[in-house]
Amino acid sequence: MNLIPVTLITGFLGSGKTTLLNHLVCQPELADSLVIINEFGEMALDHMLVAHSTENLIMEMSSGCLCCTIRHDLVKTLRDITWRFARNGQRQFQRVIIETTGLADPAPIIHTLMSHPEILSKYRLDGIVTTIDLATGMNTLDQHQEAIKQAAVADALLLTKADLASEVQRHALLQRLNSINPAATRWEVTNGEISAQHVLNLGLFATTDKTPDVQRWLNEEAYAAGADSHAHHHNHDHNHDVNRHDDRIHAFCYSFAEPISDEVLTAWLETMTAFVGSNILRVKGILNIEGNPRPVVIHGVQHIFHPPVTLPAWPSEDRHSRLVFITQEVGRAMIEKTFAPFRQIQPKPQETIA
Ligand SMILES: Nc1nc2c(ncn2[C@@H]2O[C@H](COP(=O)(O)OP(=O)(O)OP(=O)(O)O)[C@@H](O)[C@H]2O)c(=O)[nH]1
Repeated sequence: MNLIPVTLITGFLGSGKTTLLNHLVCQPELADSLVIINEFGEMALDHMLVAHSTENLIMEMSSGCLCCTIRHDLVKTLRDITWRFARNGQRQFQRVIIETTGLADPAPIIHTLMSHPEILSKYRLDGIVTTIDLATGMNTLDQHQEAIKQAAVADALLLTKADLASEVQRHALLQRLNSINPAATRWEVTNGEISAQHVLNLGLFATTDKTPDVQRWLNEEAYAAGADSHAHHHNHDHNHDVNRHDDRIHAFCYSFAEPISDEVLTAWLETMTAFVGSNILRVKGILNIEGNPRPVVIHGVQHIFHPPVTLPAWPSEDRHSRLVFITQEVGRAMIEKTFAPFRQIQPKPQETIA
């Protein structure tokens, strides 16, 4: 069954989401998208500012913020649009774009998209796109934890308003994003101008007829070899302000050689999520499961994991299990600790940490 791809566009207040959306929906690749705009407050205006080529494919949800009060509305909306936006029994759209409010914490929204049975039966999360204002982004990250989360969960980071930023501001923000989310692809965007193809098909199962591009999806090379980017940030950024909120953000790759059994995987994930689940912003991984010649991929946000999926083949000769983590306050050592009791019952406890 063809699941409808959903793209989540997030980014702090005024960072350029609506400007971006306006450019995106004019492009042929997105002409058949249904756009859901979540606005907050009395004056819901954004939906009037988006000039979609097919005007009736825009809807607003403005009775609250998607990440708090109206998560159930999101489920209901996604359930209902397939018949509300249908003509002669034919669905009028092929994909969905959701623009969140600037203050939204993206984690609960991603949760809902990844875990609600009614959503999973019809939709797949195709990617998370986050806009960050190059001129004011640094200050925003200092002040707002939501902005850090928005940057941390992104598959693609769109750096907006380059025309308003100095080279110093630009450089500092890029450095900072290295520590928050080293693996996301980055594009500089002025006045929302970006090709739709850069923000589409960002997920693992972008096209069902092709072998999934695990290398691109995991992008483990971006997580500095052997380092937790949190520590990296501390060691090398001498102008670093210790009070910044993202001192608590860690991005690292955890890797081990020995195959693990299905049971151990389940038990470990349960333990890990019970202890540190709410601090895991995002985890993705490819795993070597005992007795299975093919790799299994998992990904999750906080304590919700997608059901593991077996891929047709390993992407390379490397048979290590590799997991990339973006967490809040949880470093590699803590993740290792949650795994330690299970490793003792593994046949060959020899570890290599990437
Ligand atoms: N100079 C400049 N202005 C931009 C750029 N991108 C967006 N803007 C302006 O920034 C302002 C905010 O942009 P929006 O697209 O409304 O931002 P938003 O993220 O949707 O804002 P909220 O809905 O408040 O969260 C608008 O006045 C845009 O015209 C850019 O690249 N350069």
